[in-house]
Amino acid sequence: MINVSQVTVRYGELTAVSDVSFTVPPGFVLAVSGPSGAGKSSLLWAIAGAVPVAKGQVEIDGLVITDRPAAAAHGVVLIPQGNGLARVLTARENLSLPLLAERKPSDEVERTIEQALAGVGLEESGDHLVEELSGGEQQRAAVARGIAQQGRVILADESTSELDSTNRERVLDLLHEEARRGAAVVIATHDPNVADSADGHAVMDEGHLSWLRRL
Ligand SMILES: Nc1ncnc2c1ncn2[C@@H]1O[C@H](COP(=O)(O)OP(=O)(O)OP(=O)(O)O)[C@@H](O)[C@H]1O
Repeated sequence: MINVSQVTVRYGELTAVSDVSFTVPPGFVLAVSGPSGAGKSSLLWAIAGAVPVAKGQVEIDGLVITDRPAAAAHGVVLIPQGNGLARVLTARENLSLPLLAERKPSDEVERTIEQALAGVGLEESGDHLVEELSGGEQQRAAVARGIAQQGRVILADESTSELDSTNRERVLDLLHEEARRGAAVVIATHDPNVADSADGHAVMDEGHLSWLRRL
């Protein structure tokens, strides 16, 4: 369960997220749309513990999120805009890093990675360096890395923006599958089809959140 309570995020004088509150229970997908610069990424980063909140708090299953390492250890997975992959590592190596950090057995890690790569249609590309992959393939690799972590919270920031319609549907299905597994999922998106598929749809504008369709 994500519990965002009166959260404000500031960068110096700029208020990127202003007094935002909502909950996302396990099993639900919330889409957050809104114009460029409205504060969607900042909201996701705050939930992920990647930026400090100036006011309010984020709780995940009762744990108050204070920083990124604690959030990650608590199963908060961020699939960042711009993918966040290490370009000089292979796709498979990128997927393995967070899993090895969890000290999972290597055969289980391998199985999980192969499943995640296959899920996004990159089963043939696991040994390619990220910098050799196309933009859309990199985006799918980033989604595979997020899915492989089996988080209790999945935060997907524009994770379908560079995909053709087939791959967009595939990634969207995977994110919904994560919710069916029991994760609470938030997707920041400019794509109306992605927003329509979600259980709830909120819009951000100049840091303020309002509902088009409540969860
Ligand atoms: N690290 C930062 N330092 C200063 N200002 C920032 C920083 N990150 C974001 N901002 C500013 O905060 C505001 C919200 O940005 P944010 O990236 O959260 O918006 P967004 O809705 O995700 O936009 P987009 O749809 O373009 O990704 C913008 O005015 C942006 O310029």
